[in-house]
Amino acid sequence: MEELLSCIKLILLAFMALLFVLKVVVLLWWRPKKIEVHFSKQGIRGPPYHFFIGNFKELMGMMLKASSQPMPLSHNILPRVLSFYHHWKKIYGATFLVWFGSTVRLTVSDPDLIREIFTSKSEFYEKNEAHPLVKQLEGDGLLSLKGEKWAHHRKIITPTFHMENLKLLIPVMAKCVVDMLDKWSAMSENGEVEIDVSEWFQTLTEDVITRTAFGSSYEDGKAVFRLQAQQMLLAADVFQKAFIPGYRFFPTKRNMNSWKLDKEIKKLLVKLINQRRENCCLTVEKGPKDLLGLMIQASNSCPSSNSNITVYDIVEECKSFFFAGKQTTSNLLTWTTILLAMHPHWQVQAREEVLRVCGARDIPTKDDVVKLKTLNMIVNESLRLYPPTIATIRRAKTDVELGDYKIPRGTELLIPILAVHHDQGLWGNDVNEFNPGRFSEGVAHAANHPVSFIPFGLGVRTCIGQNLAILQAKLALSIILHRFTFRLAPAYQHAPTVLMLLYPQHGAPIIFQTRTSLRDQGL
Ligand code: HEM
Repeated sequence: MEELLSCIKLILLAFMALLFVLKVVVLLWWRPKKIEVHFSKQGIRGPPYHFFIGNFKELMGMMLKASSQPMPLSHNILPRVLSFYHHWKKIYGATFLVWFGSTVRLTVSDPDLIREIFTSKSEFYEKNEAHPLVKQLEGDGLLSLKGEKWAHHRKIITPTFHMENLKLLIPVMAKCVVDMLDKWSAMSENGEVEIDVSEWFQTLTEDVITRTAFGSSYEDGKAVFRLQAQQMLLAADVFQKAFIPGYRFFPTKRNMNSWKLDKEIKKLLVKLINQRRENCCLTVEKGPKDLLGLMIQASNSCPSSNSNITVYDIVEECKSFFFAGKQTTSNLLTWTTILLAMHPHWQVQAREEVLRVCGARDIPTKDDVVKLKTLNMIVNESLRLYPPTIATIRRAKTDVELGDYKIPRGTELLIPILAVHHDQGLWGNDVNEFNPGRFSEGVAHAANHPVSFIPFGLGVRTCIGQNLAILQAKLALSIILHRFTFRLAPAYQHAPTVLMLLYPQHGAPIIFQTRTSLRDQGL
């Protein structure tokens, strides 16, 4: 009897093992091959799928090779930054299949198809599941939420980003910029100083995001974001290494540190929320609306409803804001400063405009900022050539038709924002030149197609923070232009590269000369 039982057990085990192997073969071999056939019948091809790793090896090889090579002072950055796209587009055309492991992605850079995905047929697509490490960082907030919960959060948070509310932040934003520039002036010798702007701008944008998110609880908010910055460093470290599924659950030193940080962040935020709840019962809050205040208000106003906002929701939204708002804006500031240093002619024009609009004021008012049209064009051209977010992804929720293509449910669509912005067919022969003048008639008329400029995405899930980013960039740049002239430092190496966002691989050393010192020298 016992022998019979152990024999049955063995057969069961063998059967389960067989099932497992079958499942693996179906998922990692049969299904990808079926998808390849489905698309090739529609004329869409791509580099062949390899078991389990997909095109990961070739893709990483190309990216690493490109980022290890120097490049000239040119804005033709697509071959370096999105080398795999540039390479395979030449072989397979702009719409091709690429395999990230066993996940298939279809590249879509045709503006008509992009419009379908984000606006006219957006109900058929959803955000894809981010890489687990990215997910850990971006939190369970607006960036990744879906459906009703996303709509509810977006509605609550939106008033923070209304222009009228943001304008109330101008005095504190300007103070942060002035404090930073005072430090630069103090560091200067004979009115000249070399600054790696990429580092300084990060501190600046962190300050502004902290105020937008936490308002009156600024000091405590700062501590929360410090911890989140440490978490980002840990995740960025792993991001550069090979991805092992489930690795984040292993009790490695890195993971344990990350869990500890997570705990501390939650503890701090819960304390902050409780303090704020007590305060708002005692006093009427003044000043601009902030993320924390609005979310606490929403959680107080409907405590029994299903759409109630919990402490967990607030914690996750704070993460989302920090992740989405800080480095994107500092990268925009960094690239725009580099561009103005590379193109002194535009720097002069921008400064003349600032002096004309602001007169004797060295800090623009909210009305001045609106009038800075040349600076606006410069910021747009910077976002076109060096978009901080170089790509975004959507997943088909059902089988869907995209143009003439039949897209099966679950297919991911990769929209290479950088490639759209560098498409000669859309932007003309001077596509790789810095020419802010192309935006003189507004964004809609800058290219051959209105959906050619998408640095903040498109449709309902467009960036909620774009007004803040542009306002902050224009304010900081106008104060810098008022005080300094600047040029690239000899140490500057032009090396745009991507690690989640587009950033200068070897930093951004710039030499700033105070305008007062130039006047003293009679220049
Ligand atoms: C130059 C600066 C910025 C750039 C280039 C940028 C870019 C983007 C892009 C491309 C998207 C859409 C992603 C997609 O459709 O998959 C997005 C969404 C988002 N951004 Fe920004 N962003 C910037 C600044 C900010 C700031 C300052 C904040 C907040 C303080 C912010 C918060 C968000 C959030 C929360 C979302 C998700 C919105 C939603 O899905 O409802 N961003 N951003």
